[in-house]
Amino acid sequence: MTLLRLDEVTVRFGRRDALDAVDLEVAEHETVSVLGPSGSGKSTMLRVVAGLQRPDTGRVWLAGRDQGGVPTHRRGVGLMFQDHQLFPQRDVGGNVAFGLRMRKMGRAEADRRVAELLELVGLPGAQRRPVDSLSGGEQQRVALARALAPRPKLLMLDEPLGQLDRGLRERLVVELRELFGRLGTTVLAVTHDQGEAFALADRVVVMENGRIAQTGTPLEVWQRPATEFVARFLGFDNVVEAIVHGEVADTVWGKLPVPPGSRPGPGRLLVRPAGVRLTDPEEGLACTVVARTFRGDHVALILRLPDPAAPRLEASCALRDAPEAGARAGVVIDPADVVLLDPEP
Ligand SMILES: Nc1ncnc2c1ncn2[C@@H]1O[C@H](COP(=O)(O)OP(=O)(O)OP(=O)(O)O)[C@@H](O)[C@H]1O
Repeated sequence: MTLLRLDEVTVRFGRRDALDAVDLEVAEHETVSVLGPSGSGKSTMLRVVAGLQRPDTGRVWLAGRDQGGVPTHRRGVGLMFQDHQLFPQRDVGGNVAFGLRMRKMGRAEADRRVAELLELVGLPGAQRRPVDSLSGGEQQRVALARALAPRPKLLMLDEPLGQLDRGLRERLVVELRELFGRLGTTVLAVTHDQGEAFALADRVVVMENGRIAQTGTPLEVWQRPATEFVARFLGFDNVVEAIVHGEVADTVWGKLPVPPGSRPGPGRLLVRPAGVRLTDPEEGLACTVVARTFRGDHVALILRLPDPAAPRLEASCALRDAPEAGARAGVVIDPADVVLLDPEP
């Protein structure tokens, strides 16, 4: 069942469309991550759904009801923002109970709910701790418990882990995903960090200038970025001009295979770095390694081709196989990692 629906939602600031006729559906129990560069309209989307921003045109539906004119506190949405804005003068319990008091829940029931939520976010018994005695990660959990306490239909997170260091973020993302799965929460999360978005979501939405550039499962978007914008946003820079005929494309990197049924004629191709395989210098496309960057579980190589007009190629290589900078190598491209990109709208 669809819980949230945006129908051609447009928000204009002056002459700029922060959101431009956006359509989106989020199913019950689904976690959707909205991803995109700064200024692409992510926060505006959340604000419109929360009722903090009126759309100029279009409609927002929650659980089948048009939200036009419905104020924020009656929408049944939970919000957790980047600067998690805990009340410093209240203790942890007071913070988590905040939304419950607003809803006039009785003290005993509220206490029970607070205890249950603190348990859930991994801070059992922390009710009386002052919030300024908590670490960043603990404060984040309190903010999450506070947002979840009124059992919102939809939980919205805006850069929920933005301030935290990488290791903690990676751990919390796993915990959040597990928690949302267990609670069956429907989540719309905004982040500019693709790792976080992909790890958290059942589905990702990539925004570009107030429009949805692509939506799909993390795997679909990662394996098949729809456009050059999405590909580059995900950090894929092996993009090249191509002329497609049948199942091959002519490029300055040689003839590359494209999937059957590909649009013939001029276009642009992405070659995912994982599909750039190194072989003997005598085989495949001759190239020289110009740079080599250690990336933890692999090495990123930048390869130069003899043709000075040809864009450099990035290859992703296992640590033990990575040649030194200056080495000569041959390159073979795996058809499974070649993507014919849609023209930019
Ligand atoms: N209140 C406002 N008044 C004028 N312009 C605004 C306002 N809020 C947002 N904008 C503009 O709308 C566009 C989209 O902003 P938005 O905050 O939604 O982007 P974002 O993708 O969330 O960016 P970030 O990742 O930097 O938070 C931007 O160009 C922004 O400058």
